[in-house]
Amino acid sequence: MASSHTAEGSDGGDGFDAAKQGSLPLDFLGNVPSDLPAVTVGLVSPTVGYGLFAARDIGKNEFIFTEAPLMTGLYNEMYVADPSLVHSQHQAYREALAHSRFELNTAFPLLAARNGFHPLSYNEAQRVLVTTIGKNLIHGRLGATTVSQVEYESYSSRFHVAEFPLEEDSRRAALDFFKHYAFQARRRGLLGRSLAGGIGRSSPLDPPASAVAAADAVGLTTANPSTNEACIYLLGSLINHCCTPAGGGAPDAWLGPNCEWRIGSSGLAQFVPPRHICVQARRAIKQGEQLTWDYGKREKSFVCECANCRRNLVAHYCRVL
Ligand SMILES: C[S@@+](CC[C@H](N)C(=O)[O-])C[C@H]1O[C@@H](n2cnc3c(N)ncnc32)[C@H](O)[C@@H]1O
Repeated sequence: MASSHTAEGSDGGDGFDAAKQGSLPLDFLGNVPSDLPAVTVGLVSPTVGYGLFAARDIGKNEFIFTEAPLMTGLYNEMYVADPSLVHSQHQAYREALAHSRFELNTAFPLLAARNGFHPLSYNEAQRVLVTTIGKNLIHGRLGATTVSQVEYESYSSRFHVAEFPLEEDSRRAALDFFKHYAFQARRRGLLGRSLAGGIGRSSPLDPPASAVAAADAVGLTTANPSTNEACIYLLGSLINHCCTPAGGGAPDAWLGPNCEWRIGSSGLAQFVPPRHICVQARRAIKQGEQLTWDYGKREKSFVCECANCRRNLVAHYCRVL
């Protein structure tokens, strides 16, 4: 989703002062998540993979959770065109492996397989899904996972494990992964502040120095305005897409996306500094319902299985029969 979920930088135009790191806008505070677990990880289907589900009834406009990124790389569309430029995401991935191997390999089994990691056993994965996959939550809490052993094993065994991946294959896997799972934050001074003075990483959420050096080596950081930061979230990056129904309609009644990423008064997707992402309910969500949002216009590399597409498919067959 790096080509995709583009959010404004945290200091971008909604009246929210990025300098007050850790503070939250008033409309967030009015809807701050309750202490009850808000989300749970489940498996939607073998083709869709994981998704997030409401662990309890959630009110309209409620801020469901805010989460810090697991890893931050840099992203530029040029990476896709020229494989020799692809290093930054791989560096970010390698650093994240050093501190979050179990979470990474459980949440993102395809990436793990392409890097030669065999799936965790169900018991190991269950432990991660219950205890540590929510470790970057700032607000909101994780409920018990609904992933059963049968579901987990049929999903995780789908991926071919590369026995001896070459460095090049591993880099390509990291790029593909960032493309589909990352949220891009426009740099808007964030990088400028931490990198311009050559002081390297100013916060654990910055892209690691190795990722920046890799991008710098090919001229894609400070000099290039179309290079963005790309953040991966353990939970936020597991939310699936749902199409917005044609003609819109009242969000309360529709099958369309029930969430959006937003903060502040502008209604635009925004990051809460530093690079935290915040998910808000756009209508009341019932316990057990899957959380979804609209990925927007970006190229989708999957056959959509959202509620709207499934309904249209059924309607199509009903007309044909
Ligand atoms: C950001 S990830 C979401 C988490 C993903 N389900 C997983 O388990 O890794 C995006 C990927 O999820 C799948 N996906 C998301 N929404 C989907 C939808 N409506 N229909 C089918 N697949 C979907 C696609 O494979 C897509 O590339």
